[in-house]
Amino acid sequence: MAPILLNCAGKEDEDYIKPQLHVKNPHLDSMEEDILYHFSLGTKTHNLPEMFGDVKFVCVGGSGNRMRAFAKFMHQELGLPGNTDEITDICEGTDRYSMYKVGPVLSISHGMGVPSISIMLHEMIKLLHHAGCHDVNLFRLGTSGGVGISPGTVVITDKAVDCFFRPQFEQVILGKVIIRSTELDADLAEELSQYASEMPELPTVIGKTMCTSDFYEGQGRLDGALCSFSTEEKVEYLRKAYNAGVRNIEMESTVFAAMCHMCNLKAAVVCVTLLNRFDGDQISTPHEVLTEYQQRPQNLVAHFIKKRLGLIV
Ligand SMILES: O=P(O)(O)O[C@H]1O[C@H](CO)[C@@H](O)[C@H]1O
Ligand SMILES: O=c1cc[nH]c(=O)[nH]1
Repeated sequence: MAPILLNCAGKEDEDYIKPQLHVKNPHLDSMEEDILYHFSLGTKTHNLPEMFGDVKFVCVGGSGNRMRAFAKFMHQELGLPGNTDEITDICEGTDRYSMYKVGPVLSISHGMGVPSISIMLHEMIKLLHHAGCHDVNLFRLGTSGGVGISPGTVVITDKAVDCFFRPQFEQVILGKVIIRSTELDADLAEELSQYASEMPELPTVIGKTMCTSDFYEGQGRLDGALCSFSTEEKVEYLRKAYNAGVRNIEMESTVFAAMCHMCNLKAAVVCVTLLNRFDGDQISTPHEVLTEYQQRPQNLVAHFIKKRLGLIV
């Protein structure tokens, strides 16, 4: 027998049988209007089902320019009609985030760090809910610092861990610390890894990704405005991280994994490494090389999307 799914108020609801996405907020049902303030969208001002109802893939990354480039790239990869110059920012009414839609792909920027991505995720998940989307896969396409691996390697995250290497995300709510699991979809990671093995130009590993709340001291860098530890202490911490299975460090994966997991969304984190942190802290790689590195997670996820859409076998 098919499982009976309940809506966010705990009631049985036919419409909830189809979508796997569950917002976990009983208050939403009684709101007359929902304003997605940071997207400059709303349930009364926009027809969200018409605008977004066909979305199947949501790709997010830190920078607006990267996510615009990804939207243009996907437009070409999917062979969609029209000129890529016509792809405009859906959130142009605000400069907080950028959002582009090409066919079933939504490409959104999230800024840097947990607070910035978490605001975006709240509004993006509600957007998918209001639009009645189902069977959606989410990807974070990011950059990161490598731990013991060569620059340019793509890391597919099997577990997002905090700076104590724990697979959890701590959220303070009403003065209490709430711990959420950072489980990611194992099948999605496995499928990505399978496709990566078909792309020899794409060095890829599966490993743990450590999420920190800071780029400098939080990631054990010696080159910030503040630093209270020695080179040896830095290396010891990175070695501990490596031994715990950490292969890269970035700043959003735990909350991304936790929120997607809570809302029953299948999600993956795919980040390229810009440097090997055992070799240094400064990102001195030439701009063109960095641009090519940033394209690597996009190539892998584009390949995944085309496979899923049956555009390649
Ligand atoms: O390249 P993005 O997606 O921004 O991700 C990484 O780069 C930023 C730091 O430079 C952090 O946001 C980190 O998570
Ligand atoms: O070292 C790095 C590089 C990119 N992003 C990070 O968070 N850390």
